[in-house]
Amino acid sequence: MTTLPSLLRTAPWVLAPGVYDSFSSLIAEQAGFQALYLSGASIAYTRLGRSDVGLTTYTEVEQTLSRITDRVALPVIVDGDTGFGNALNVIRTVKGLEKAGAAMIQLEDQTFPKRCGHLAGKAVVPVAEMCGKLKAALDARRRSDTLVLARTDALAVEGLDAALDRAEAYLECGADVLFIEALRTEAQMRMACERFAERVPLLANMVEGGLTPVQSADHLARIGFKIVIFPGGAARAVGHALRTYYGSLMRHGTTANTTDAMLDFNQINALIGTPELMREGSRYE
Ligand SMILES: C[C@](O)(C(=O)O)[C@H](CC(=O)O)C(=O)O
Repeated sequence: MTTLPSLLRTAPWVLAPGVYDSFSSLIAEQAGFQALYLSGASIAYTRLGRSDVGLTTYTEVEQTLSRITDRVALPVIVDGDTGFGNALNVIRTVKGLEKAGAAMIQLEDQTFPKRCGHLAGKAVVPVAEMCGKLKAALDARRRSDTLVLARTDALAVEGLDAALDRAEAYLECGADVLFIEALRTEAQMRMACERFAERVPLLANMVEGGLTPVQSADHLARIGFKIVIFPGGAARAVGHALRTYYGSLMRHGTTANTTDAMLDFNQINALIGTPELMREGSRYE
């Protein structure tokens, strides 16, 4: 497996699709992606049937990650939200997520409980408090190749200049990657890249229907972003597919006319590795 630091050194950009369980991660791996983004929003949508407003717990994220890293070998960027509390919570979060196989842990400067960066009504903690949390995160890592991603949500609360200054402060604390959330225009995206791209990898967050214009990974890389995530897209695509599937089954009482849009029994077994599992079992019979 290529580690995230070596991918960041060698790849022109890293495109990481959002995943929320082992199944979505296996499908993304088989599609050819080199890294995954475990999205807090997608965990909330799919596991809780709830909004991304800080209801998901550390334990739910850690368990989801453990199941993913049990099945795929790709580096996983993990959404650690606010670290689920203060610096002490951050230490537990970073240690636990690293042990569960995180390649990079994302921490943001919202107050707890947080909310999706593209929802109104956010609040941020003071810069000094976030710096304390980032330092705690950096000290808590056991592996030298585990990265810490600092996200600021300040743009919506304090404006672009303040958000960029916060990012600067987080970089000074030692953050490995920066994420300036909910940039609203391409001009703002370019300003962020002009200030940071030569010094640190920057992450672009593509939320379909969100506040940032959605652009392709190669375009974003030309602007200066190094990592591009589409965090909630898989959950939205699955939602659309399930709505069509359930609607059709309800109407027709059969799946006969939806089979073209489904994996059949053998296809799903191939996807999840049933033949390999059976072979493994037979070694002990
Ligand atoms: C990146 C994000 O934190 C996530 O949970 O995946 C969300 C994405 C989303 O709501 O689709 C975000 O706050 O941007």
